[in-house]
Amino acid sequence: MPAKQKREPETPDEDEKVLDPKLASTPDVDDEEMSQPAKKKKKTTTTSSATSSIGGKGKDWPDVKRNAFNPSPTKLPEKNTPLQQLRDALKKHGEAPKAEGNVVFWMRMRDMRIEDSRGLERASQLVQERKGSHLIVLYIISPQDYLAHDRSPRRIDFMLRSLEQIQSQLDELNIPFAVLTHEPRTAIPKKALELCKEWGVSNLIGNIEYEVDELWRDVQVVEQAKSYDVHAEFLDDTYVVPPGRVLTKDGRPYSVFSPWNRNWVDVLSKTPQLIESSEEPKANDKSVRSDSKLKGLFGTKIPESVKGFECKDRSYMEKLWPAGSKAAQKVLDNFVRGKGGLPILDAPATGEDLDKVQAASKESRLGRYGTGRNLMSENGASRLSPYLSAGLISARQCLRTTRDVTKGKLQVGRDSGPAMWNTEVSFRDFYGHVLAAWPRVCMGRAYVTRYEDVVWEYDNETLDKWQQGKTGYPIVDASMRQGAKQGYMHNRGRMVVAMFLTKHLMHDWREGERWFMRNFIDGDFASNNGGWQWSASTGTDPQPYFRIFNPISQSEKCDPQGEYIRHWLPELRGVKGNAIHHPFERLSKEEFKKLDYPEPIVEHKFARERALRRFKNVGEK
Ligand SMILES: Cc1cc2nc3c(=O)[nH]c(=O)nc-3n(C[C@H](O)[C@H](O)[C@H](O)COP(=O)(O)OP(=O)(O)OC[C@H]3O[C@@H](n4cnc5c(N)ncnc54)[C@H](O)[C@@H]3O)c2cc1C
Repeated sequence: MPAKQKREPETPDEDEKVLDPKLASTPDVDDEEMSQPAKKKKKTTTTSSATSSIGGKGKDWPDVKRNAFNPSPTKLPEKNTPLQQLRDALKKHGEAPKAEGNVVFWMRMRDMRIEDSRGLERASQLVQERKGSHLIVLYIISPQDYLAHDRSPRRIDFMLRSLEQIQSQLDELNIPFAVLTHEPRTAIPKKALELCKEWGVSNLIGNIEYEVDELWRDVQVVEQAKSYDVHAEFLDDTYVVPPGRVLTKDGRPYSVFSPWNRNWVDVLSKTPQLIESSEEPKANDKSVRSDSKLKGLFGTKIPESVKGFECKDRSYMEKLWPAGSKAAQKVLDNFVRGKGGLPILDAPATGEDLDKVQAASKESRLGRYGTGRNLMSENGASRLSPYLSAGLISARQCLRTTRDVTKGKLQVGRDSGPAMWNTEVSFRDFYGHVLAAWPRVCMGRAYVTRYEDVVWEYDNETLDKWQQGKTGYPIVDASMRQGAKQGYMHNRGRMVVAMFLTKHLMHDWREGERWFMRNFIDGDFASNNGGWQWSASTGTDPQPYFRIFNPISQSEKCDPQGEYIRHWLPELRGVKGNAIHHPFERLSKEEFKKLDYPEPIVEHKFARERALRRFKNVGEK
């Protein structure tokens, strides 16, 4: 695909949020269709996230058995979703009997905090109601799950760093923190229940994880609990409004964001307690430290790394993304009260040196969010995603904070910085709802089933160039290099590179989804999958396939001075003016040759036409 030397007219961008009315009104795919077994020719996967069964890379990563938890691997669980199965199992299990005994809170990698956790609050309350009962917090490190779900070493390292902080917080409260590594992952339900038995525990409580494998794991815990004399309980915590609560009038899940968001606001206004905080756990009686069964759980050694997930740039990550809930709170305060319009390119997320201004005022980062969030070199976005993904802070806490600085009213919409930011936070909820309602998206499948047969390119050369940030399109390359270096990418960059991979290079969106998960510190299955399927036009409420970002005009809009590009692409630092956005076209041949920078690997017009053709005539080249 040689790039043409001749200058082609650049296709103007269209507003990426404008919906194609036809697509927006497409009814959700018929339930019948969803319960059919996967078509034979699909190269798809059976558990969370894309896997090495798709083309391209991944051979360096050992494989694990991916359908380990799936009770019927040939069927998509769309009619009776895994979340519904868990809710049914919990219902059958019944209310917690009045019992004595200790209580375990099972913390997972999405709720790593002691503040404002629904499950931890409930566990602590049970202990308070009893005499001589102690609270124990359990954390199981599961390397096989990390492999199956393409967790990045940075995400695992962030988890380990956070565990250390949680341990010292719990220690102050005399709460033992049992951290252990366990394999195989399918034996985790049994292990957790055996530990309960060993520790004299009558109640096991956790917050729900909404990915398919995790839901099925918890179904097993609930089903086996009685035989260990344990009562198991799993609560909604991760999302502000629990998945399944925002439904159409006829009780169906929404697949389009705007009406979903209106209803989400409605649910919140009718049930304001959903946003309120949970109580922090109360301290255990000191006697726990001499309890023969529990004393050994204090001071568990938190491993420095997990085999296969060693983080090579740990010290840089520590600087950029300090772990722990206190750091998360600082990141949030800094966003709400910090001065906006400043460069953020290498600054730590906590940005301690930032001048403070009046919270949510026009000069603040939050107040300027409407414009600042699209300027890639600016501190316009919060950088809270690693903290929200690991649950070091709750989404409720984010919304409460903005509500409190906007006269106690939760603003949503596009009219102010806080309103826009709250709406973005609700996007996180939306993708959680999508995941729970259509678990096929968690099994490597497209939401829009008719796009499963789009013909993708499986070409390692262009995939490598995209991964390395060497496509010859500066905004794509700068974004990819930011992702590689920081384990994080600006939202605009994510959309640009995702659309470039799927539309310009016609690579399967699952390749990109996997690359992000394996490299980013904020990898979150629902948001990542939602973002990729949106960009590839295969998801709920997708970018219609005929709206293809032009990387040059995106670059001019979102990095007008080229500061972001010059920062991430040192080889282009000497390029002046607007040539920075497209040096191959805008510099003379001689000037371009002097740069150590590649020619565009694909020509925009050719790529656009190919993508339109392939999406229009699904199944044809
Ligand atoms: C292809 C693609 C992949 C993505 N992968 C991830 C991912 O793995 N993890 C992740 O947290 N986000 C992901 N996003 C969403 C979004 O890009 C990031 O949440 C955002 O860039 C994080 O920066 P921030 O915290 O400064 O965001 P802010 O703009 O400050 O937003 C605040 C919070 O709102 C939520 N949020 C904002 N935008 C979105 C969105 N579009 N979808 C869902 N939640 C949103 C996030 O929790 C974010 O931290 C992805 C988006 C795309 C297009």
